Amino acid sequence: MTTPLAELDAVHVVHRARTGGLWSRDTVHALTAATLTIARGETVGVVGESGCGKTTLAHTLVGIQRPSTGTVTFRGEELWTMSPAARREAIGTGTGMIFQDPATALNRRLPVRRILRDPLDVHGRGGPKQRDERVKELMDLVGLPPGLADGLPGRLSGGQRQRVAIARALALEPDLVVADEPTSALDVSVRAQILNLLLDLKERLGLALVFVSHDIQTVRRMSDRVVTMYLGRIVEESPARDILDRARHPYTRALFSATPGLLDPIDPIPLVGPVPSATRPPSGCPFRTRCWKADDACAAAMPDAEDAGPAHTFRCHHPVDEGESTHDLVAQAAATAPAPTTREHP
Ligand SMILES: Nc1ncnc2c1ncn2[C@@H]1O[C@H](COP(=O)(O)OP(=O)(O)OP(=O)(O)O)[C@@H](O)[C@H]1O
Repeated sequence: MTTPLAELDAVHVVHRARTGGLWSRDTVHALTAATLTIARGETVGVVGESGCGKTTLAHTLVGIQRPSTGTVTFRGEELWTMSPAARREAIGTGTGMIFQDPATALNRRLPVRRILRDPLDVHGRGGPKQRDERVKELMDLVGLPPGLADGLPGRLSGGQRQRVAIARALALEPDLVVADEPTSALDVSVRAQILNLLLDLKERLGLALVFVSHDIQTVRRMSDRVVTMYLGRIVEESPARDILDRARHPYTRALFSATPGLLDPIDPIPLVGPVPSATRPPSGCPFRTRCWKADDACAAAMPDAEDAGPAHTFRCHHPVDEGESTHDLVAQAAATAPAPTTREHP
């Protein structure tokens, strides 16, 4: 078996957060028992409701977030047992991060040329001439005209700024790029261009891409594999092509049923009540408080991961049957949902 490019093994991330009074602190379970591998060259989409831990997962993969427990491995080496200098080198040269808002992610006082040279300077890549050449190459790679090299980010359009951010992420030829909501701060008119650019670069450079987004249609279109998260847990991993009608976790099916334009269900699968707080996740399966299939077994223990075919695993005591239609699930959930006034959609 080939070594995965990146790997999380039983990773927990908890934060201590202020919850009310000056001295009152609570534990936030941002990521719980996350186990995931990323292969070279694949695109993995991460979906789930706001606050479910998508960004924490992404940041943990690229070493921005240190796990509270569990291991993070990159190119076969464990990140958090390396020396800080070795880790900086591994992360700095092996991974690239693209953030949501290029307006805040780029240093506004530096011209594009300096922004793109910075990683080359920090990691001592080539001599001055080679670094200048690389800056030109990078601008060309992301479709920025050379004339913008001396421009400040504030003078660029949102789309051009995100191209600069992408070029910076690629400066040291990483193997893994993580894009966290890379288009949500951009005008709708340029979103498709940036997504197509990312896909094109991924193909040309053989990158692995982890793509975090609320835009489920886009995740499905861009990804080879989709990871569904709920309240800090990975509840399903599925090939993107199967996600609509062959996902086995009730939450994945509910999430996708609530996305306009993907399926044509009568209605989204109705879920009861709000997402519980990450400071007090329910016992057992975290989705059980909203799931129409939940019973005592779901409260007793988090299910183990079960295989459902190639690249497909889920964690559920009462999975959706293979081939069960979303229409059937809508009817099932509607029949068991107790109080119509409190129904919410994911
Ligand atoms: N530094 C922090 N201190 C305290 N709590 C945090 C911190 N960072 C994240 N959290 C909490 O951890 C949980 C997961 O957050 P995260 O940002 O990873 O979720 P997300 O799925 O990316 O959310 P969104 O889609 O809204 O960006 C949330 O409950 C969030 O409030």
